[in-house]
Amino acid sequence: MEGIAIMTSGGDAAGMNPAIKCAVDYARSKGLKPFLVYDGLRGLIDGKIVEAKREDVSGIMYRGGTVLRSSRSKRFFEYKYREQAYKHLQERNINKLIVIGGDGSFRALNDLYNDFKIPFAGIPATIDNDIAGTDYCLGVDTAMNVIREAVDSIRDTANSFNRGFVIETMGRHCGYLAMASALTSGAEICLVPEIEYDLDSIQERLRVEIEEGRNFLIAIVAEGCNMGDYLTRWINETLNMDARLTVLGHIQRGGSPTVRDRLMAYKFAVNAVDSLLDGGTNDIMVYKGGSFGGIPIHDVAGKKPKMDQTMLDLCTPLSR
Ligand SMILES: Nc1ncnc2c1ncn2[C@@H]1O[C@H](COP(=O)(O)OP(=O)(O)O)[C@@H](O)[C@H]1O
Ligand SMILES: O=P(O)(O)OC[C@H]1O[C@](O)(COP(=O)(O)O)[C@@H](O)[C@@H]1O
Repeated sequence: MEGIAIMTSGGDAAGMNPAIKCAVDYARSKGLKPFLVYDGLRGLIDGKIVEAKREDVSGIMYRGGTVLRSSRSKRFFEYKYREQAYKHLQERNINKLIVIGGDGSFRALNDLYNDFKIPFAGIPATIDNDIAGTDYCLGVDTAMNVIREAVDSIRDTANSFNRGFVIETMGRHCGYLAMASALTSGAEICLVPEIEYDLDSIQERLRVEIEEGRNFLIAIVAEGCNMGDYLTRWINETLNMDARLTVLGHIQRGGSPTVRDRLMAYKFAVNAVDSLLDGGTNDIMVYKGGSFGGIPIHDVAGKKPKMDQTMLDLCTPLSR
């Protein structure tokens, strides 16, 4: 029976476990023999690859992170280690791979494909939502709900205590989480790498509001702007409002996947298995304009994701 291996790689994200479970169950229903790679690329090199048993993937649907664990691996950049990974796959008659991860992981598997012609399908999973060609990456909805809950709680204190709160979200160089959270939590300020901000005009806008009685404010900043500390001091000194900074950090990556992430995981996983069965060699699964499909890795790797223009337009006034 032909083997297919499923692995997670790069930063963990909610929705990885449902994707693993669905990929295993669906691959088996299609006559493939599913294997699990533990510890991401590191495990692929070190041969931590075992045939999937039913109990390995039962009861994992509600869990955040990845039961297969993940890693970032410098060794995988070297041919000799990719060759080692290839040998482990060959020994087990595995000639298809599904990788659940981000742009870096897709490129890594594409290197393996170029070297040894092991076809793979990529499932986008990163809370950053920064993968080109897809409107959605697994983990985003769960992260946004974690942020929503945190901002709602912080707003209680801000409101009760006449304070300004700066909340820094993750996202590496991408402002998606910050923008979507600012819009859905009614923040007064939003700073992201994609929008040029103007502190003077923010000052003027909020000065009027403060004169009219505003006694608290919420600012959401993307980590990619590196503005958390500065903006907090700025609110203290320029707006004369006591201010605090909350860096949400890794709580955004964890938590039980939301219903949306579970459903999206199922759709991505089914598409990934089907893509490989249809002869796909190095395609990335995407969700675009409401439909699922696969696109060549060359349209994804190293490409800049396109931001939703409506979201940019709605957030621009919060940066001025
Ligand atoms: N340009 C690249 N070419 C080949 N392999 C890469 C490349 N970038 C990253 N990788 C491999 O993929 C791993 C995961 O990438 P990383 O960017 O950390 O996570 P993600 O998959 O979430 O983008 C890295 O540790 C590295 O081994
Ligand atoms: O966990 P680490 O290594 O500190 O990395 C933090 C980074 O990982 C992320 O949480 C997720 O990024 P990836 O999914 O691309 O790995 C970023 O938002 C953040 O900048």
